[in-house]
Amino acid sequence: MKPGQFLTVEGGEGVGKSTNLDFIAKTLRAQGIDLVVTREPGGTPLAEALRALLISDSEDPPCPNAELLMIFAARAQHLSTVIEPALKAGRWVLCDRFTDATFAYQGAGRGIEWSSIETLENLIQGDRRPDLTLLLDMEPAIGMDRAGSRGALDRFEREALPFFDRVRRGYKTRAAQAPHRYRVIDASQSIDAVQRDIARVLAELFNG
Ligand SMILES: Nc1ncnc2c1ncn2[C@@H]1O[C@H](COP(=O)(O)OP(=O)(O)OP(=O)(O)O)[C@@H](O)[C@H]1O
Ligand SMILES: Cc1cn([C@H]2C[C@H](O)[C@@H](COP(=O)(O)O)O2)c(=O)[nH]c1=O
Repeated sequence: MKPGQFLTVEGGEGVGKSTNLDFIAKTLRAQGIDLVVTREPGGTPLAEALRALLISDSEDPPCPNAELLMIFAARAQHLSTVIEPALKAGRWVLCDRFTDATFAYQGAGRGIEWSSIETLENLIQGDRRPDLTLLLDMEPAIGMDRAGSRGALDRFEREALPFFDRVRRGYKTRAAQAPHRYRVIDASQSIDAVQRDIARVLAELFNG
């Protein structure tokens, strides 16, 4: 098995990232892989504090550029204290969202130029990019229903449907630009069918 692989799971709200992250982690660990499971924004105390500010309601919500910089501040800390040390030690990292989410949400969703996001990506990450990204893709309205049935909505989840249509298009554009790295899964299927598709992708990884 290759050492130090960096896997990310992406998609809009309520597409099943948390549900399937558990499944992926169990599948990888069953292969004897030493795995760190983490998330963005978050994954360290400082980054989790930034996450809380990002997703909660406020009288002074971050403007799009402040939001972008807070996300990259959290990412810088997460990379330097969690992700890079784990990968350098040969461990695998499975991350719930990473920079593709920034292109989708802050780029396609909020309207920030992708070239500005690329500048920050290069500054904060150097050459670090995920080795494999699973995109759970689904009509945003279904995801919003699923997210809504879970309880109170956060600051992002309360955006209107056109925002999530743009986010979905942003993700699909990213996937089309990097087909070697992305695997797109139809997240509108039953959990069993979604996990069968994910297991097929992971098998490629084990055999490849
Ligand atoms: N394939 C599926 N079919 C039906 N329901 C599902 C499916 N996958 C997940 N769910 C349910 O949808 C809800 C949202 O799933 P989950 O929390 O895993 O999504 P998420 O992508 O992590 O959401 P968010 O990004 O908003 O935190 C949960 O109640 C989960 O049980
Ligand atoms: C990494 C990242 C995340 N976001 C947004 C997207 C979500 O609404 C929240 C995180 O909550 P979830 O439990 O993972 O759904 O943060 C973003 O806008 N940009 C990003 O780069």
